[in-house]
Amino acid sequence: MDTERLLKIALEYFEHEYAPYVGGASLLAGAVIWFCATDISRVLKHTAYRLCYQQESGKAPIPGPLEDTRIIRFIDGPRMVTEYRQKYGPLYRVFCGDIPEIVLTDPDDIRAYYHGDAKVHFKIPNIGFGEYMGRVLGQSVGVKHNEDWRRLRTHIDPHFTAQKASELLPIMISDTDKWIKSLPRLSHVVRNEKDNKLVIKAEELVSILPFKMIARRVFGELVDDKLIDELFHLNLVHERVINHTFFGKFEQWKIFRYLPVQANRDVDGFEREWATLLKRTSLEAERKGITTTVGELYKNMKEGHMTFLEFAHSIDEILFTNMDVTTTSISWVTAQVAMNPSVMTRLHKEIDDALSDEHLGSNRQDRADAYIRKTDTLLHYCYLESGRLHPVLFYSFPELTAEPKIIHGYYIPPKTSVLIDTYTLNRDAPVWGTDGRVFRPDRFGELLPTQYRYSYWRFGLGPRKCVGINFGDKIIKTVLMGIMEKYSVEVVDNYLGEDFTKFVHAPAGTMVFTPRQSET
Ligand code: HEM
Repeated sequence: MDTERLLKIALEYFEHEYAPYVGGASLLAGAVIWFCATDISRVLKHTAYRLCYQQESGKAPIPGPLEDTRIIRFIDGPRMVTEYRQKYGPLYRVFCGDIPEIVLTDPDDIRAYYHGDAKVHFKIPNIGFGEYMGRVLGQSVGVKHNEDWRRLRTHIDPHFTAQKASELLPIMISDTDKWIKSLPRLSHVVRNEKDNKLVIKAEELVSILPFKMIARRVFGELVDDKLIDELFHLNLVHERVINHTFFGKFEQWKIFRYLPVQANRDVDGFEREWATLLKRTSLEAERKGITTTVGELYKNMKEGHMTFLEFAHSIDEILFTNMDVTTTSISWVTAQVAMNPSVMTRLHKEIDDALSDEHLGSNRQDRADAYIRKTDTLLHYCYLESGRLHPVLFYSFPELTAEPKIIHGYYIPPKTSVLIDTYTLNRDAPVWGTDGRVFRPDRFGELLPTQYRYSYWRFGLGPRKCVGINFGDKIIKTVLMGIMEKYSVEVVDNYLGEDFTKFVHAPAGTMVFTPRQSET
């Protein structure tokens, strides 16, 4: 009998005897590998955790759910935070993948958490979101800590000061005016021919406008329609990349990068094009003798103050990643003012008065400029109140304690990952009173910032705050003023839901813009 025939018989025998078990065996092996990779590690960490994190008195472990909150913290936030808070109390433990994290909801606990060591809190590599996040933003300023973080902020901060934001304000106002004029013609806006009413989905209200404003800061005089188109095209790829980063199940593992899948093609393609664009614009700025943020940071990079990846990831974070944050903030505040007609009526009047107030300036542009800068206006309070009720994340991104702490009676060892449940804090902290869940902007006229320092999370708490803090408020107030100057807004059926398709949640509903009397 030749070998070939022997092999055939052997295979037939194997197939006959064992085939029924092969599928089952592979399934079993798969399940074991999966279990080993995820659940066993989680159970072990949970056990270790229970042994280490004892309550000072009574030795009870910090309670918390076993489910993985890595993805649900973005898509199921309101259910998650409400249920956990009710079940486990004001301080509890969750998992991000297999990383245990402590969640704080109480202002006193948050004060204790920042006390003493806030300046040296650490960040977990890739803020706990694994390898894919590392490839996209792993070297950005927001993911660094201690000396590296301070070094990057030293170079980046001077480009985003209050002074720089004020300098850009006139352009923000004229960009907004142009956008308002173009609204009836935009592809996502439906215009009713008869009465000029515009129908717009809340989640789609603005897209390119804030993007353009930040691009102006980053690329300065290099900004033209061509560059904006190019950046906007890149942003479409970036949106997919960010979705994989936060919502991808397998993208967190190292091995994923070797798979021939779209998520990898997206991140590699983005990285290549982004690097090319950054180099090209930096060199163009240098050649033309134009001072731009991108050109200056590129110089810092060449002088050895940062690596190319730190430079590229940080500008990505500033321009692309924070775009959704800013656009959803604009959608929320517009929708919330629309849901509260009495607030809108007062806001209309305040805007009309300000724009005709000669004390604020000799022309509309100067008056608008002065009005937007004021922080004791209903406009400002609406911006604060909307951010209070809808902070961009349900859980803040984690920071690790540097020193051992006792918080809420629990011993928290150094390097514990800690989150803030922003949703609960911003609504239920005692300082907000019994109407903490209601949109009432005037509360900010009654309270001093020191009174809500640890009860309001918007641009981050502690020393580590958003780089764009001076820009975010001006962009939001400028666009809200622009809309309310020209339109009255309603939300169809008074229905305002939440759209969880992005890592920051946007309002879901349909808004109707009616031109105000003077505009008809
Ligand atoms: C309304 C708009 C915005 C909101 C609500 C917002 C909110 C935040 C929050 C909560 C953080 C995290 C702070 C932390 O780690 O605890 C952050 C970080 C950051 N934001 Fe913003 N942001 C906004 C707009 C912007 C804009 C327009 C820019 C660009 C100039 C920007 C750039 C950054 C950067 C670079 C970081 C990382 C800072 C660091 O960790 O050192 N943000 N932002």
